[in-house]
Amino acid sequence: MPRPLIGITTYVEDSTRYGVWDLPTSLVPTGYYELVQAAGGAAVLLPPDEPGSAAEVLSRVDGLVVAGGPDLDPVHYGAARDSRTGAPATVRDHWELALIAAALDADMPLLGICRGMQALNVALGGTLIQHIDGHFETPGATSWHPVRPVPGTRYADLVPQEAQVPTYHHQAVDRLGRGLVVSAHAVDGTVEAIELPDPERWVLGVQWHPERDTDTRVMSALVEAAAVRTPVPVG
Ligand SMILES: NCCCC(=O)O
Repeated sequence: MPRPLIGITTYVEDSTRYGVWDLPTSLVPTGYYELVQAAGGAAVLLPPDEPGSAAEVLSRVDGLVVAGGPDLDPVHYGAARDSRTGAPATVRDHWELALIAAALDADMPLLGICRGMQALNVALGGTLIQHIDGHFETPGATSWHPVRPVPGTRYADLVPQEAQVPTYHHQAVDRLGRGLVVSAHAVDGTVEAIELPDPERWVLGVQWHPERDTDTRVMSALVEAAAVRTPVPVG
């Protein structure tokens, strides 16, 4: 049996230095695809494309990971821009919101990571808190803090006990999107995981960065769901 193919959205950078070059790039930290592979999947990157092609692109994969990255433009959740919100990443916003909508339409297993969790919430009509303190300490350095699972959720089934997670974010879920429930909190009450409670649909978002950890439980569950999924025709 071929391994389930997991599509991972990418960062988009105007300027990346590698070798003798300094060029625009679409990239992910290696931890993303290494975690997919450690969980038994094969990984493919999904750089920005025409939003209208999201369903067609997703028809080639078995599961979707929406990666971390910059702040979503508050226009997507009907808010005025806070001075602490980062510059818009318009191309990524449109592509990833389209991918999430297409994945939900197709009942495709979906894991949102950090920005990806926030995008999942916004795609379903939710809103974000545009700035919180305490979830990163030093620019460029991952922090760790505990998260507490909400009993009865998919996440709690996977990780029943409080766990230390790698974190780096300054925004958070505020009003939940349609159908979502909270499946983990930080000690300060920040929403740390969200999911659709439908047992037939594997849709989970985590505010932390599992690709910077050795714990494969969440990604393994995504890959397992992708392995048993019956594709829904797109179009
Ligand atoms: N808002 C983008 C994801 C990371 C953060 O909240 O800082």
